[in-house]
Amino acid sequence: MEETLEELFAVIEDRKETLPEDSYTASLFTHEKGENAVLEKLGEESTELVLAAKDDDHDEIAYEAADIVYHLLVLLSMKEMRLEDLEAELEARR
Ligand SMILES: N=c1c2ncn([C@@H]3O[C@H](COP(=O)(O)OP(=O)(O)OP(=O)(O)O)[C@@H](O)[C@H]3O)c2ncn1[C@@H]1O[C@H](COP(=O)(O)O)[C@@H](O)[C@H]1O
Repeated sequence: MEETLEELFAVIEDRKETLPEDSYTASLFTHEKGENAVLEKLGEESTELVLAAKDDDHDEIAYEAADIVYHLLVLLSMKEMRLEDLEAELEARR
């Protein structure tokens, strides 16, 4: 899991740097309202996750959770934060 998150974050950082035209991630970094789009997505997906949990739909829970994790990592990158910042906070709570 840790490796998957690190690899995904590295891809996001690469898209931010190289801005390929066909990249959804890059579009979030280049679009004027990219940050708002990410925040809206996080809000929508949180609601969808709640509904999936209420339905006890495990496939849908995993799908929405993955959407949230992806957009959360994009947000961290937008704010010039590192995966280690999240890790440090989680570690501090142990
Ligand atoms: N993990 C993701 C990922 N999760 C979601 N999305 C995109 O986020 C957008 C919004 O997701 P939604 O599920 O909300 O899409 P939707 O069709 O609106 O669905 P609903 O609103 O109905 O739930 C879609 O365009 C998805 O393709 C993602 N886009 C990219 N990634 C990762 O980022 C990498 C780089 O992607 P590119 O930047 O596109 O090259 C990929 O290889 C993936 O590993």
